[in-house]
Amino acid sequence: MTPKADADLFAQESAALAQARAAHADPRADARAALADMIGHYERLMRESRRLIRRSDRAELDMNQMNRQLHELAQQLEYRATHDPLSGALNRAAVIDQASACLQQEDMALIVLDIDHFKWINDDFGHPAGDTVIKTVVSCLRKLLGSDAAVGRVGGEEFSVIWPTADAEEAREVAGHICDAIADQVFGAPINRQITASVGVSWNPRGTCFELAYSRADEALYAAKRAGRNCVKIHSQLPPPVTPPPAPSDASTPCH
Ligand SMILES: Nc1nc2c(ncn2[C@@H]2O[C@H](COP(=O)(O)OP(=O)(O)OP(=O)(O)O)[C@@H](O)[C@H]2O)c(=O)[nH]1
Repeated sequence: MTPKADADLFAQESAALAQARAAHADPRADARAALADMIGHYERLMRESRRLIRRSDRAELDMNQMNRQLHELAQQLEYRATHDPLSGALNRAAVIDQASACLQQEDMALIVLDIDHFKWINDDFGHPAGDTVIKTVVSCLRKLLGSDAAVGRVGGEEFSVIWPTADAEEAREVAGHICDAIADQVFGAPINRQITASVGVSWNPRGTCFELAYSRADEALYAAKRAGRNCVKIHSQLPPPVTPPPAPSDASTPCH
């Protein structure tokens, strides 16, 4: 508000105040008339103030509601950007982000699993049944590992679990439980057969880059497929490749 607008807004009140001051200063003045004028203006100011307060309360309520909606929208956008819409698991990008962040802080096992012969499930029972299997596998992992476990869907029927641990043996045990839990899971009609998954594990010291951790787990996963599926393979226990690729000098060397 400009000073001129400010002066205009209170022009009548300022005049009434000047009149009241003059009456107060002069013992012979008609103080009642000045007081009556003052009362009128004072009441008008109170009415106006109440109206403004009500309006500002309404504006504050509207603003709070809009803030809440914005916050919910931001959360929805964040969820959509980081989760797989079918299963609710973390999506590939979020798995990479979370695993990379974890590997900077601590030792971590990366467990990757792939449903065996998933194509047959689609072929025999239909694509919607295949979708149900994907969702059920994620719920099964959550039930087994806890709702806070970082479970991701990194491909069609491939999943990953980020498992921070300094104990490689613990990672092997968790992978074994995952393999057993999926083999024991009942998927319900129309899927009238056992479904299994192959599991690969890499255990990685702090500082390992995600790409290396993932390629090790993936190698172990394909070793599990080659070994007949429905089993767990640990990268560190795989036989060395016939022609070893140029290995990084240090397991924790970051990738460039
Ligand atoms: N229902 C469904 N099927 C999917 C989805 N994403 C990928 N698939 C299917 O998953 C199947 C994967 O088949 P393959 O890569 O041959 O693997 P597989 O049959 O599981 O065989 P192995 O991995 O060797 O045991 C393909 O038929 C894809 O169409 C999805 O979101 N929903």
